[in-house]
Amino acid sequence: MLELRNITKRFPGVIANDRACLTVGAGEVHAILGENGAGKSTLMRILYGAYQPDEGAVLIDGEARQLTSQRQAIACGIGMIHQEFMLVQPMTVVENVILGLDGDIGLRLDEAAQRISALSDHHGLGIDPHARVADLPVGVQQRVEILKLLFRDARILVLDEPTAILTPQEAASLLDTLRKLALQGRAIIIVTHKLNEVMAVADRVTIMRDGQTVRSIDPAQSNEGELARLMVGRPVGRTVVRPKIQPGARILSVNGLRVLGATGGEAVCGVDLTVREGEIVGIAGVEGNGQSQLVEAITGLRRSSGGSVMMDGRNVTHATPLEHARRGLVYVPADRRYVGSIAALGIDDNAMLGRQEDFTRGWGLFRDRRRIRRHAQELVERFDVKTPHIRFPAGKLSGGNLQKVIMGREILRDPRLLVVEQPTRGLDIGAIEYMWSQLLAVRGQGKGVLLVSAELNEIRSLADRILVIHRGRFLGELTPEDADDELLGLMMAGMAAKPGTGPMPDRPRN
Ligand SMILES: Nc1ncnc2c1ncn2[C@@H]1O[C@H](COP(=O)(O)OP(=O)(O)OP(=O)(O)O)[C@@H](O)[C@H]1O
Repeated sequence: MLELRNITKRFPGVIANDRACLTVGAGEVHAILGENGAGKSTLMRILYGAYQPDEGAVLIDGEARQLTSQRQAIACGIGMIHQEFMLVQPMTVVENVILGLDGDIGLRLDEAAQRISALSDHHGLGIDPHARVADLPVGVQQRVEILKLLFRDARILVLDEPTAILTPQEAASLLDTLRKLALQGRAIIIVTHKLNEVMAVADRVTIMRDGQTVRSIDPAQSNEGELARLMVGRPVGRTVVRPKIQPGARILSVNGLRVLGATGGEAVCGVDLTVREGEIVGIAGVEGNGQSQLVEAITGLRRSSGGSVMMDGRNVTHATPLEHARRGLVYVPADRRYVGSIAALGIDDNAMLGRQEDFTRGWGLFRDRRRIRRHAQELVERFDVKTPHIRFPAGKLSGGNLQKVIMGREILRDPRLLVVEQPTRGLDIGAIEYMWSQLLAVRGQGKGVLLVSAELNEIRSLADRILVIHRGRFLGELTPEDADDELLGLMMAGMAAKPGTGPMPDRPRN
């Protein structure tokens, strides 16, 4: 159904794709695996018409096609689901699905709604065409994205890290849906860093390294260890040892914190938490349950509407981010592109963001270029950032490499309290292993870490205590030993509370 033949794509100083080849048949789920910066996103962008290759060809049903826009890719039956959904939240499902379509279908909402219902029933997606997208859990929103593509008769579906923000139950159900879509004769391509998913769902996996497609194999003939080795070039495991540490003094204590959301309702409904020296406290939850507002209020980026935040015994409820930074609180936001970095600036300038005064000379009047360069160089080397040079614009780094820059920047600041959201999202397994060891090293130095993550394996491996957040409330505190995937997943979906922690919350709508 699809063939990418000897695709080469160059950017100044980088060969992102180097004679890459990929063949995907009807009925096949094909996984693309590769280290950060290996060229996966670039290859997929070529497939859906966002980039044109310098050399090589895209063949669909054996015919060479020029894909010069996303619209053209869709017309050829290729649909893409990005990690960040492209849905308009206040609009209904049907409005979202028909948005951007040519012709007068947009005027015939009822007809579109009927077709959506029929498609949803046929594929077991369970979607109400009249539901408002903002009211749907993320797992269902993702199914709306799939439905949008099915509505446009997509035969080749490309999904970028599709399970990154799903609960284990939602992830399992998505993989099941993908299998079914393939069985109906579609071709499904998933770009993923999760080897267990590759093993569970893929018929074939293509491994990319340095822009080249180095191997295409049947995962059933392989195992996770071999895939990791093929991808990273050395054996890796995602296990780390969390040595026992007696926690010390209380660094952070949050009492009854309340934060308003964008629509005026409460995003955080009076939560308590503490982080002590030598402790990693994990907040597990599906994105959009108040965790971002909570950490933004703790770090001074958002005003709280009630409650208090104390750091090292001082009331810092209304401190500014700069005041927090001076007390040693640093923050890594989930949104690395728009909040965590400045796209047009080089890695060197991004590496000193927030502490520019430390990199000056001549009574603070001039920037100390040599120190800036040395610092960026250390960051790039220590965190293995793949880049042609340190002045390379952050916005042009691959997702995983940008994540390394931001995490590295904050860890090198030697924080007293590190607040991190989704620290390893988009990182390959080699980089995850390293980042986890760095977070444990921060803990080992007697610092505190507040870790917000949707990755259960990450939370369980790193956290000394786990709080599960749902709709702005903590549903209970677990130890990593208590927290199995099943219980955590149900709690994250709001369908279970830790026994003995009070009433069950409302069941989500879907
Ligand atoms: N617009 C661009 N300009 C310059 N270089 C780019 C551009 N887009 C990507 N690159 C470079 O191409 C290489 C491959 O990047 P790509 O995003 O395809 O990697 P990836 O495998 O998707 O990585 P990740 O797993 O980190 O998302 C990287 O070195 C990246 O810096």
